[in-house]
Amino acid sequence: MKKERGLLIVLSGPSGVGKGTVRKTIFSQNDTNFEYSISVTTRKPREGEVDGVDYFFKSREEFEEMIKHDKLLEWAEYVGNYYGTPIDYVEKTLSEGKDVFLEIEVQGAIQVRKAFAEGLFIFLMPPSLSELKSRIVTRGTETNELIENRMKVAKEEIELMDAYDYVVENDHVELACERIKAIVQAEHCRRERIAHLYKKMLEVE
Ligand SMILES: Nc1nc2c(ncn2[C@@H]2O[C@H](COP(=O)(O)OP(=O)(O)O)[C@@H](O)[C@H]2O)c(=O)[nH]1
Ligand SMILES: Nc1ncnc2c1ncn2[C@@H]1O[C@H](COP(=O)(O)OP(=O)(O)O)[C@@H](O)[C@H]1O
Repeated sequence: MKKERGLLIVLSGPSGVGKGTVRKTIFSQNDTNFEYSISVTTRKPREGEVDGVDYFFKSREEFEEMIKHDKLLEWAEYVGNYYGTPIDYVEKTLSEGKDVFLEIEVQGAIQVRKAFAEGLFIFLMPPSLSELKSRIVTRGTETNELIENRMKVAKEEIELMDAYDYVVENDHVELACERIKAIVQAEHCRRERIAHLYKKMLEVE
């Protein structure tokens, strides 16, 4: 029998909202079957990051070759570095009936929406703009000038949240993770119900 395709779950949102933190927490909880799609990037590895675990670290030339040969489902240039999602892994894993989890910035999510309209798109929302700013400041990865720029971009990105299926507030990490897991579960039930009704309808004909 043909296996049902898995669900493509896309978590996105403005820089500093907590996408990476929420994603890492979900995967550390070990109570989902999501497969994390490891991205390709041209950014240098940070201390403790491992090639093939955190990212596939590539040169700009290698990344541009991947773009040229249609190896990426989406890609974006973010703060001077390329980031992208390898398409083969996503396709293969979905066709094995497994759910694939992407954690990507907003431009990439827009591209995935075009290619995978059937995906589940979740926008992670900060409790407020002042809290977003304080998270970016606390993270300590940006200069003052970049923080103001980030905030401007964040406001524009937040306006795009209507294009997502769900908006999840990241007030507390654990709560945000629970909300995301509940949304995925509900989406599976919805799809199973539709498939069941469809099958039943064909049997009656
Ligand atoms: N479009 C796109 N964005 C990605 C991808 N992988 C990671 N990102 C995003 O790139 C941004 C920078 O990631 P990173 O350099 O790890 O720094 P972070 O800001 O500490 O998470 C984050 O918003 C990630 O969600 C990808 O494959 N495609
Ligand atoms: N719910 C939360 N409450 C308070 N701080 C948070 C929360 N979620 C994330 N953070 C903090 O906010 C900062 C940005 O989080 P990060 O995961 O790097 O964001 P993103 O991946 O969206 O750029 C980090 O210092 C992180 O510890």
